[in-house]
Amino acid sequence: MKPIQVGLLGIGTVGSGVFNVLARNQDEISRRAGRGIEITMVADLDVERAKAVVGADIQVVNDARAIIANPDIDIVIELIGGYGIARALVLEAIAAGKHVVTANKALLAVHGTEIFAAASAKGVMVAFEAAVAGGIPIIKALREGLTANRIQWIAGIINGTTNFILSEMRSKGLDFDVVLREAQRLGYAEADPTFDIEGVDAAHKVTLMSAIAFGIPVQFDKAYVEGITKLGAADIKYAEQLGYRIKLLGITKRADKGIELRVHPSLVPSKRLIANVEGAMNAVVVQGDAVGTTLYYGKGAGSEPTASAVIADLVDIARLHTADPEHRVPHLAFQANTLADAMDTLPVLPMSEVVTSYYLRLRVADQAGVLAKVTGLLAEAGVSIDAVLQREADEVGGEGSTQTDLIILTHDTREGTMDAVIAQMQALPTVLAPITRIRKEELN
Ligand SMILES: NC(=O)c1ccc[n+]([C@@H]2O[C@H](COP(=O)([O-])OP(=O)(O)OC[C@H]3O[C@@H](n4cnc5c(N)ncnc54)[C@H](O)[C@@H]3O)[C@@H](O)[C@H]2O)c1
Ligand SMILES: N[C@@H](CCO)C(=O)O
Ligand code: NA
Repeated sequence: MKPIQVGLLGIGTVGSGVFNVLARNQDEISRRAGRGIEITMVADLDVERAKAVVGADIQVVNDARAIIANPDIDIVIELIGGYGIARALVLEAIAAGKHVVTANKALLAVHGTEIFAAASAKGVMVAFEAAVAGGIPIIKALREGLTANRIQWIAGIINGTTNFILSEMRSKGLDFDVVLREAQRLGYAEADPTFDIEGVDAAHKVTLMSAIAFGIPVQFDKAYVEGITKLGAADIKYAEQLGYRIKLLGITKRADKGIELRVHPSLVPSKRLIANVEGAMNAVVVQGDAVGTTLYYGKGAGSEPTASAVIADLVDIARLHTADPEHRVPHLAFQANTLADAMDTLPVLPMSEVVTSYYLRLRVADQAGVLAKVTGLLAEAGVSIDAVLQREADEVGGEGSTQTDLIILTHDTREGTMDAVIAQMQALPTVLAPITRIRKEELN
């Protein structure tokens, strides 16, 4: 069989990894795919840099549309990023009957419904293993390996930049800004690092996992998104004293009335494997009714780890390219005559309906009766307390301090109830600063 022809749009960090790994492991990859896989055209705005990567034998152009217009190209890999030109190019490639491989989680989380529908109508594949947790084959695990299961929940460390920042802050006591700059230097951070630190990148990824796990449309706009920029060194330290680590988790869960979809810093018991995932590494825990708890760990970013996932998608497509479109692996794991028929109508729940437990930190006046007032409000609202820790005033504000920190761990509570009781506690004259609230996930 003749080699399958691939056009590569954007040869930056990930694109050059794809080119290098494909060249290095060519024979083995071809044997696995059952046919050769050849990158025959590359497009990048920086033609000279692209030529320096691919050499003289491969055609390099600066106009990505020249690749889409080439009838010999079977698969287009989109590694430009963003929602703008990438969306237009992906839709044009689909319209031209080409399969698409992309690492662009932002694009799929926001425009996935449109893109998957266009691909289904045209009978082409859109594969995106690299978009979620980079090199970890989590899309395959959810879509294929766990397909017998009713998935109950997924919780993942799916942003390397923020995990790197939290790890370095905890273990080395380094400042947020210093560690962020290092993550950018190492190539983990997005072009716009606010996407990493504000939780948006993790929300893009968990939105995609949620769609695959529960068969719902991709609905990034319904995700609750909170990043790590408001976390203080004090909370990282107190969490540790209580037997927890703080991780930025992407969580999606099947609840009674719908699906939870949320990203926020979470306290995780230190003894859990996922609490010990350090640096830029990623990990995803999936709980299925038959298999129980499974854990996937590895590099979620970087040139070759991400390329590993892109090439796995190329191999899948090379194997399935000739199959009847209806018998290919479906984009979102659920199969029906049309994409819309395959989708479940379970709603994504508003954050106020989410039930979880909480870590609260209150900076209070160090005087009699404060603790009783605070716990009284919690009791009135029906919030059950798991543990209370009161710091010595001297330890918090220095010798002779009149302020102290009160740390409260609660049992499961509805978020809407917690919002109301936090507002009441905040209004107490003895509560001296904005209350810190971090959700707590036992993950068992
Ligand atoms: N870097 C990672 O570790 C990583 C991991 C997983 C997913 N991703 C995703 O992969 C994609 C690529 O990321 P990257 O880190 O390789 O980015 P990058 O900035 O290193 O590379 C993008 C390349 O696209 C080129 N480009 C920009 N506009 C273009 C256009 N109109 N036509 C042709 N080329 C154009 C740029 O010149 C650049 O070479 C993004 O969607 C990103 O979110 C990256
Ligand atoms: N910026 C992302 C890259 C991988 O998607 C991260 O830090 O994990
Ligand atoms: Na992946």
